[in-house]
Amino acid sequence: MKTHTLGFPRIGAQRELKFALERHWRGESQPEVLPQMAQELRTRHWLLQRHAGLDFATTGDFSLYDTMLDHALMFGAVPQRFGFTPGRIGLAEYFALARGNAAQGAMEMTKWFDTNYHFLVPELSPDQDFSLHAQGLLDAVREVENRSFTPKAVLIGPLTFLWLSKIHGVPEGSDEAEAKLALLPRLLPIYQQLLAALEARAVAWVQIDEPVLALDLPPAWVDALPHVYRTLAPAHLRILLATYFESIEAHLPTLATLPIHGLHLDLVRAPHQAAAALRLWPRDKVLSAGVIDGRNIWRADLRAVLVQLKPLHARWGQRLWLAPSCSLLHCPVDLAPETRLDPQVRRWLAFSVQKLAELGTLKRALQDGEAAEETALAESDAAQRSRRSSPQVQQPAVRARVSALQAADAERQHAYAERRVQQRARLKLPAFPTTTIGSFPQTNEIRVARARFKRGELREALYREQMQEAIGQAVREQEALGLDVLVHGEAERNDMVEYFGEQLSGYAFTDNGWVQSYGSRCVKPPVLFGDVARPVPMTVEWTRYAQGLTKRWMKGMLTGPVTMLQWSFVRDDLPREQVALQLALALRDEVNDLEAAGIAVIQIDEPAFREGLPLRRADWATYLEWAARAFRISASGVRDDTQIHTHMCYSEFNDILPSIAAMDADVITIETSRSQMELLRGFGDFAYPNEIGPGVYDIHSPRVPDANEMLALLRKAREVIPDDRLWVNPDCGLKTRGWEETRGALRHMVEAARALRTELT
Ligand SMILES: Nc1nc2c(c(=O)[nH]1)N[C@@H](CNc1ccc(C(=O)N[C@@H](CCC(=O)N[C@@H](CCC(=O)N[C@@H](CCC(=O)O)C(=O)O)C(=O)O)C(=O)O)cc1)CN2
Ligand code: MET
Ligand SMILES: [Zn+2]
Repeated sequence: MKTHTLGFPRIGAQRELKFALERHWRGESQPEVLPQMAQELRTRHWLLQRHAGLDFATTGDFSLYDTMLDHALMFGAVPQRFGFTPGRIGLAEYFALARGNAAQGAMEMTKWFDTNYHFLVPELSPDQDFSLHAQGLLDAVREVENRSFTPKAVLIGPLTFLWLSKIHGVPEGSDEAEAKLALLPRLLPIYQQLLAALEARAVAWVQIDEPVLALDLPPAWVDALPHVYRTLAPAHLRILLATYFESIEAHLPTLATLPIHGLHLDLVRAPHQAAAALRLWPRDKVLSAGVIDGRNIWRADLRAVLVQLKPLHARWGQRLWLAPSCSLLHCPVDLAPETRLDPQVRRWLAFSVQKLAELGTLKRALQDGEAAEETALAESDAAQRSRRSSPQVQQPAVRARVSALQAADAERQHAYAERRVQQRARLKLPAFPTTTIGSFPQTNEIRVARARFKRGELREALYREQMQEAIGQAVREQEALGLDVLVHGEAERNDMVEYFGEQLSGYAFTDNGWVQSYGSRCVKPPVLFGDVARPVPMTVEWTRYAQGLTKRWMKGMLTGPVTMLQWSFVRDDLPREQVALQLALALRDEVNDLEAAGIAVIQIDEPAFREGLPLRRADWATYLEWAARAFRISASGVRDDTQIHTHMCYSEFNDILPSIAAMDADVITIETSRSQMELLRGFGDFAYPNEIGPGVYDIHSPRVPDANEMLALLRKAREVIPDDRLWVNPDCGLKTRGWEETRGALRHMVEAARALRTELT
């Protein structure tokens, strides 16, 4: 029996990679420092795997920015617009692709399945040439072998690589997916060469990831599956096909006939696959059972996992492998330094390092009998018991409140058409009102103040004064710019989700539980472990203070229930819908308190609404129904004349438009500028019934667009959105920008709105 991991987080327990990258980008380190740090991290992570008794050192899961980008480069698929030569990509070219340079915007980024990790989207063309440039991977294999570890190389599979790529220059009217699949005959020989090269290095096992098998693939892609793996079948090297995030049961009969030597299944997300595997997966091949949750931070219930594993062990014996459900990329590195966590909660958790140890316990218990691992199993039992019986986890009052929810709680008092009359009478906004999405630049001063306050080096009164100063500055800037609906700027927030998590009961937070979001950027998802309640108001004081500084309307700013859920590590002992309802009620109290404090406009952000969508279409309707309801519950406690906004970014909205409409926000602001308002397509023709603020400029770039550019976008928006329902705003919050570019861009935005007003008759 073997244990292994599909991948290990690469950012480093102390975010060493992040800091090394950012120093490199600022030109503050010698060129050799970053590669040295990378090598050190790889070695450290292999050592962790060895110390945990794993049988392989997973190789090829590390990246300086993103592994999809690395694969594109390994296959010679360098986006042509950069003018780089395949195979001649140094660090400068590599980061130009990932982050853009003076001449070219960065490669597009998008979410990896339903995770908060973003990958870079390969840009292919219908006549794409591929060529192999695998030195990086082969060097990593050598690094592993030099340390006498056994490498298991990991690759993104050809179907997944092509499916997640974009293809440019496909003739109008022809199918993009088809055009991508048509590249397979060009790509497969490259994979063959790569496998041959690994074989020549005496690599015994290659893990090929095909998570697309968890999606609803078009028939042509499903049909391609046997062909791909029959073509690849290497002579000596063994292939472990890795699937995760959902069931791939439907493909099992096909997979069983292919010349692959092992199959990895995600038995956390889709445990019922085990029964199908017992029927359909040959016993003379390897079954890798993904039984430790790679997407969450809970300590496993080892006794229950053993029950799950026994029939698999009986069938596959030594050919049963144990692994996390998916790569540990989505988990923080190590729980050990989290000494400030409530000791009880801490005992319920396992980060990547602890998850590797769990694999060892499971293996020994299966091989040598449970008695041999009694101490570890008893510890696991005790942790489960303590979690089940903790009064922090079960709050009867919260449960009762959710059970008592009525249909009316998810409905505003009147329909939008009526609310709108009252809101207009109260708010008296001009046509095409201008606003921003919430955050203003997080200056170094603000970050340092927050960090010092957190470390106890800055007294609360002084901290509050500094934040009030930041709010004051934001208000003065906005008044000078002539914006119509103001925001306080979110200076007091580290991250929108972490900030609210810290103030809700049922949540715990870590000091170092960082997870890579993209490149050097990380998030620290708070841990939602128990029933959620709001002990005291969270934003009212800051918002009231901000409103007191201006005669214009100050927009209250909250994170919605679905995004709170999606961007937290969520308990696995209660259905997500129930957790969302608890969050919704906590937020509803906050919304009501803001209204009572005189706040007339309240935004409830839901940027992760689309990301929460299940991978399989059959599961969409259920999710969308409860997600929209949770949002409405948070928003519906207010009077008709209080205006509710919501905001979404990074999303393809058009396929879920009816559900977005069902959220019934009075105003939605969305990210549209990079697609040149293309995303507005579906919102037109009254398909979206309420008010809309399509983003008129890209906030991810320091570039300041001129007023005419924004005016042109607004005119495009007017073609689909009636004049009396159109708002003017940027794509998203401005926290990652500097003040100078922010000022410049917003000045042009206000100019554009004013110009548009003169076009009204
Ligand atoms: N949760 C979440 N998910 C999301 C997004 C989001 O905003 N939130 N947006 C998208 C992803 N985009 C992102 C954009 C920016 C960052 C980002 O800037 N992250 C920061 C960390 C953010 C943070 O919480 N920072 C804290 C802590 C900063 C910090 O590490 N401070 C140092 C000390 C600093 C000092 O002493 O000066 C420390 O504690 O060690 C703060 O600002 O308060 C980073 O990686 O650098 C992350 C994701 C999708 N998913
Ligand atoms: N209110 C938030 C902000 O402006 C919304 C961000 S959506 C990722 O930063
Ligand atoms: Zn946003």
